[in-house]
Amino acid sequence: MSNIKDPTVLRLEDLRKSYNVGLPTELEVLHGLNMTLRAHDFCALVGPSGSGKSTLLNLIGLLDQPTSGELYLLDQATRELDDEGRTQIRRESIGFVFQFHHLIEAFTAIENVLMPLMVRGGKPTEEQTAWAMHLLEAVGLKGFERKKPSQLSGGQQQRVAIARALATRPALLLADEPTGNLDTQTAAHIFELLRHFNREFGCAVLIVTHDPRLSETCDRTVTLVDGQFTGDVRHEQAGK
Ligand SMILES: Nc1ncnc2c1ncn2[C@@H]1O[C@H](COP(=O)(O)OP(=O)(O)OP(=O)(O)O)[C@@H](O)[C@H]1O
Repeated sequence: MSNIKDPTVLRLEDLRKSYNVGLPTELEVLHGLNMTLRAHDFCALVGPSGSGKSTLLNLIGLLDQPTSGELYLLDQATRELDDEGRTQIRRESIGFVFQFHHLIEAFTAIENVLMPLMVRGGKPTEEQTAWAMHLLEAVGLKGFERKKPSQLSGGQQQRVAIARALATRPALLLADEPTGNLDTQTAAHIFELLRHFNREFGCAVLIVTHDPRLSETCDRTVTLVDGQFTGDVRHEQAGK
């Protein structure tokens, strides 16, 4: 059930995914998942290699479709939506951060951040530019707005990617190994930033990570093994 202060952002209901791999029967890799994520959740998704984490993230990000079950984003059922409907929800409500940030090299940092706001073309408005500047400042990159990605360190590039993911003020931020190629200190800093936005904007965060130290800094850890949830633990954080 949703409540006003901490609304439900995501709900999975008996979600299943099968792949056709040329066998007589399809290969089911997600076996009827149920889960709720609320606006203030800062949640790690962990599990062994091949357990289905990326498959699940792709379904939640509306990049792929479940075989059965239902996936609600902000109380909207998504399974019956057509491509256009899914794309619209994805653009308006979901931000993505990946291990490899896919910044556009021809664009400056601020142009990369503005990109999700510009998908329908046109010049950015003053308000959009001010918001992009604010986000870059919030991730500690004031003064770097005009730099190209290749002029930035790996950690700085990932911070641009986080600012870009937040540009549309998404209700849900999905991060797939966002710190996988960063050193421990930079990784911890990126996690702090994600948490900051989770608290400041009530943007639900779901992070796939293999790093147990990082998952323990999340408020909640959900474990996926062989396509089934085997754990859902809340951690008490010092200073919360
Ligand atoms: N397109 C596909 N076609 C067939 N099988 C697939 C496809 N994508 C994934 N799988 C299978 O689904 C299972 C789950 O894969 P998935 O990539 O979701 O796991 P993961 O937990 O993200 O792994 P890792 O931590 O190694 O990234 C694996 O057995 C994989 O081989």
